[in-house]
Amino acid sequence: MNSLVALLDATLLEDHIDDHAIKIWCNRIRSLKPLPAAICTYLHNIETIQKHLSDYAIPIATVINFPHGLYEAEDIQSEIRQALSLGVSELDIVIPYGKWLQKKDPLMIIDFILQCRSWAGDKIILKFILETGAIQSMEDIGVLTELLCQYGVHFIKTSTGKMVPGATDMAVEAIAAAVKRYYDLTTHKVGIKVAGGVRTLEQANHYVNIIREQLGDAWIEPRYLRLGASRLLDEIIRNRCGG
Ligand SMILES: O=C[C@H](O)COP(=O)(O)O
Repeated sequence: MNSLVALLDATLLEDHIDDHAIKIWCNRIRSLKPLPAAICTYLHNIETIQKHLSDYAIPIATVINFPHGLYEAEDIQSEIRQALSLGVSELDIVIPYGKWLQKKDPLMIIDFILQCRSWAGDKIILKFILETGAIQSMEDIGVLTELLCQYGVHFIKTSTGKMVPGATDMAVEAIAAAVKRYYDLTTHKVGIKVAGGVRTLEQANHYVNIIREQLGDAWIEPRYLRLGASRLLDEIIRNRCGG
């Protein structure tokens, strides 16, 4: 189970949560050994979390263009600028998947990636969220994954967790297959973040096994595999306490 915690992007994306609840959540994070790979939360929670976890060197990720991928460029640029000013280490950016589904224009996605990379700079980890529950077709997921790989993203992330379905076997297999094709062509490894509806250790291990089968043990580490989950933490703590 410790290996799962090391892959965890512990997620706090509840829409209404007060500082006291955030403090309690942070205490639960502090109890984990090892610590999770990162914390993923909204911009407006970051300073509170930094206050309660100031003595812990846990990378903080925030969500951008979230959850619907509909923001205008200036709003996305403003969110990224704010994240950088807060010292965020990772950005989970929703691609404009609705716009892509209308015309399936690769140039629009390429332009979006390059714009986000220019605003974020090269010191921050970029994860791009496909929202596979909306994209649905295995072929389209593969096309988008290969585009993102070609334009220098660090992780491909399945879902926002705000749509049903979130992560699915089909989506994870399609992403992993495209990442493998890119690796075979370039020897460059791109990370995968499985998120959305991952509630149990069994589900988490199942997705890790899919990645391991498709890409090998070299991917089973936080630099190349993350599990984004908001309620897996409960299961981890319950199992650790023998609950
Ligand atoms: O990683 C981000 C997702 O929101 C996590 O989804 P979840 O809340 O279904 O665990």
